[in-house]
Amino acid sequence: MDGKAVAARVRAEVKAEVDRLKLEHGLTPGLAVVRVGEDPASKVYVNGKKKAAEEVGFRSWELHPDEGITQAALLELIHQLNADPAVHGILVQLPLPRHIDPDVIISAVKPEKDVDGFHPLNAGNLLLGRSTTRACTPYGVMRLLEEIGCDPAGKRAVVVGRSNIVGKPMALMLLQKNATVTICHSKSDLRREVEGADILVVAVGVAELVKGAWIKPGAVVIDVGMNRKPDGKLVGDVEFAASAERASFITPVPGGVGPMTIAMLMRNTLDAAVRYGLVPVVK
Ligand SMILES: Nc1nc(=O)c2c([nH]1)NC[C@@H]1CN(c3ccc(C(=O)N[C@@H](CCC(=O)O)C(=O)O)cc3)C=[N+]21
Repeated sequence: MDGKAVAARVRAEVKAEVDRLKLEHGLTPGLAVVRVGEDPASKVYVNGKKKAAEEVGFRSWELHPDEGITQAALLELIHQLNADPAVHGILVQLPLPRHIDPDVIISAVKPEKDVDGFHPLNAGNLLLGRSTTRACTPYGVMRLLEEIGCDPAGKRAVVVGRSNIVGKPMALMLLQKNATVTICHSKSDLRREVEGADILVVAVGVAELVKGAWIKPGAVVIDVGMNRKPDGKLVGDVEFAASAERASFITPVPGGVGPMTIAMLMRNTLDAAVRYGLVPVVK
């Protein structure tokens, strides 16, 4: 499954809508990315987001306070972005330095501008099955499933990993599409659960944790993992070659879910601009 190609298509769709928004409404969506300190991986990801934002025609800002910024000062920065009418989307790149509580920061972002879908209000709305801003990575996975014509209804979907940013929202989105969903974690009998999966999503962060021999023949395998090997090579959470022999579809790392995450961030920012940026003029 070529995540890069699908991501390019999503960005092209967003760009077409941005062009129309500018022409018909004079509105340019704006995305502010906050990157605290000098984490090298964060720098790579944020650059990818900035590049995509430019490509689709957004205004974008990168704010990078240094590692030592206090939680109070970071909150103040977020309040400023919340109040800025040119900013429709705010993303605070994780992880944050240890002296800052990410829950406090995520909760401070105005839910309407939370294009990560991490704010408790947006996460709660997903739980309740209401329309909401969806976390970019699982949202991108749902788009990939659509692209290959995979309808989760009635299928056994197994999600490995229960993080708030991938595993839990992933399970909820699959449930909403009527899959029978199992969530696995460190106490699960992983092989047994994986062997039953028609749709398998793995988001743990352990290189090649899931073995090719466990994959059900014909399964759709989505690998959210990104692990840097000592030799510098990037590998997923799934043994790729051996799994590819059994799966009907499988996402590579890199070039699978990663580019989709960024593309769905563009989608979420556009949607935020349309919903809250197009303020009708009351006469
Ligand atoms: N508030 C917040 N929102 C995020 O969405 C967020 C975050 N914090 N913190 C870190 C993770 C990670 N993440 C990635 C996005 C794209 C790729 C990506 O495009 N990866 C390329 C490879 C890039 C490389 O070569 O290193 C690929 O898979 O093909 C990877 C990882 C977003 N995250």
